[in-house]
Amino acid sequence: CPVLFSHQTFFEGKVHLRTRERRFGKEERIAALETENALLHLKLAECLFKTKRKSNFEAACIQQQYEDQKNFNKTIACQLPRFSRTVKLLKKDLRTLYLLTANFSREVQQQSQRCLHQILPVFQRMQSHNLDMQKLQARAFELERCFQEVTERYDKEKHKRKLLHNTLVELRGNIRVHCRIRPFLPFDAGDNVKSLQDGPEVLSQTVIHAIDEETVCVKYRRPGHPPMNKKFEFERVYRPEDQQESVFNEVCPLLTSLLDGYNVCIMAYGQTGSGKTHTMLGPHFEDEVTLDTEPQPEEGIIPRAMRELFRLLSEKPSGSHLVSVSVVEVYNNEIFDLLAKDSCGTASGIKRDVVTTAAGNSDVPLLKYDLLQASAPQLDSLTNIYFLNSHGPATISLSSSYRKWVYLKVSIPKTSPLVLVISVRLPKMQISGISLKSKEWGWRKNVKCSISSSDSRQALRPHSPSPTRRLSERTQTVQAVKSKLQLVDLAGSECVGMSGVTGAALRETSFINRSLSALSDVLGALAEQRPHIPYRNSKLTHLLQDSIGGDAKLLVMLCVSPIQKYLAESLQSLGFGTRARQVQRTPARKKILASPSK
Ligand SMILES: Nc1ncnc2c1ncn2[C@@H]1O[C@H](COP(=O)(O)OP(=O)(O)OP(=O)(O)O)[C@@H](O)[C@H]1O
Repeated sequence: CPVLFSHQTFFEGKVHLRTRERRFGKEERIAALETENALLHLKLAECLFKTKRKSNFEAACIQQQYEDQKNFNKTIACQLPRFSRTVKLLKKDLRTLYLLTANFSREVQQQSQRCLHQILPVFQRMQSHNLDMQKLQARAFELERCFQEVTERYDKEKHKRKLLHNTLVELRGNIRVHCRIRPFLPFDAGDNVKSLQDGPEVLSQTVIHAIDEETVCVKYRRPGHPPMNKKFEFERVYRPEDQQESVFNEVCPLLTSLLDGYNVCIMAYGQTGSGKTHTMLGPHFEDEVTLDTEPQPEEGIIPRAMRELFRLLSEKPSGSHLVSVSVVEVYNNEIFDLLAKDSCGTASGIKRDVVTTAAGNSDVPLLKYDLLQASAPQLDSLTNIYFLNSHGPATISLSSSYRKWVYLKVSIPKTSPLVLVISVRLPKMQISGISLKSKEWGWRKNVKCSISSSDSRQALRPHSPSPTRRLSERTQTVQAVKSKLQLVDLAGSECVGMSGVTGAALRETSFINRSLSALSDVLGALAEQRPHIPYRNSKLTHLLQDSIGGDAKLLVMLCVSPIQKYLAESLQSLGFGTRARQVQRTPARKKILASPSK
């Protein structure tokens, strides 16, 4: 058996090898496992550390909370008795409050019931008042309606009354006479000596009184006769205390007639010193006086009339009217143009003549007219008209603006009548497509015009060829309303014998008396409706012809002094006024009576 033995050895070697391999593998495995175990131990240690640290922190937190809670509990425990005491008190208060509230609500209920009992009747009363109020309101509406109706009826009646008034005025004639008694002035007391004739009467005694608005009473005594009362009736009588404004208010409607196309004349008649200039112009100013748009209390009829005229014209379309002025003096029965300048260019008053035109109107050829420019843009270019009355010391400066009337000095006495002629020209109708400018209008062909604007001068100059032709074309198509306002300050109406003047003054006074008596004759002829009216007996009446006859409106403003000293002159003036009042315009009356609408 050697083979067997070798086999056995071989196998044993193999087993031994295998065993050794397995032992090595086992050891390796053990080493790996141990390594892993060590690693796990490390991890475990780490986890344990972390866990411990965390639990420590949490424990600390819990401990802290615990401590806090303990402290809190301690505090609560300390405060608890106090709280419970407070709660007890609060409970007690609450009970009290509850009781109070209950009582209060009970009381409120009782009170409100009581109030309700009181309010209910008041409310019922209020309701009834409300009903009353509604009824009153309805009544007020009704009354308001009635008031409106009455107002409308009143306006209509007023209008009718105005028409009636105008009718009456027409019936009364176109001549009205007003009488103004001037106040007693300091200079009236100057001659306070006893009159030999009148015995105990003194010259400064007031003998003329206004009884009412239409009657003047003159108390006088003739030597050897008992005292007498003589009454004069006029359309209007002004008392000494009546102001300029109330005088103008009565005169003012004539301006409407002027714009309706009637010629108007306002003349002041009376003896020297009776207040003619005061009534027509105003008081005498030593210094220059500038009158504004507002009338001054002492302004007379002329400045007020100018202002009113331009106020009325301002209501019409601008440029639709032409207003011009001329100033004439009648001295020793001659006409003097006070606006015309002599060859040296100085204002002096140039002699003119008064003629009757083919149409039967009076005209003063070559009379200088100044255009009054009153529209707002023209106010800057004011043209002042200065004129000097060559036959008396009167000096008047007029501004051609309605805003400014400057009159410097009107020295007294004036020895001749002064006539301010204001001509107004208005279109009667507008022609469609043609705008009517004042400068496009025709003007009086036979009158030399002096107009401040060069355009207007060109347009109005009668002999300039082309505009005149154009103008005549216009005047054929446009019917213009042309009227004139003559404002006359007559000379003193005293009798020659009584005034005691001599020489040139006597001659002047006699001319004045003649012209005034010619005026009286004209009025007398008109009153008697004579076929021939002696206008041409005097230059004054000839000049005023258009404003005294026909349908022209004349207002005679009689000015009288109230005192005994001027009794004769005052009676003469009142007699003149009475004669003037008798003038009736029969054709006008017939026309009105025939008209069924009136
Ligand atoms: N109603 C009046 N109120 C106050 N003063 C008046 C009144 N009327 C006239 N006078 C004054 O009387 C004086 C004479 O008046 P005025 O010059 O107007 O008279 P006259 O009639 O115009 O006189 P003449 O004919 O000389 O011009 C003036 O000082 C004037 O101021």
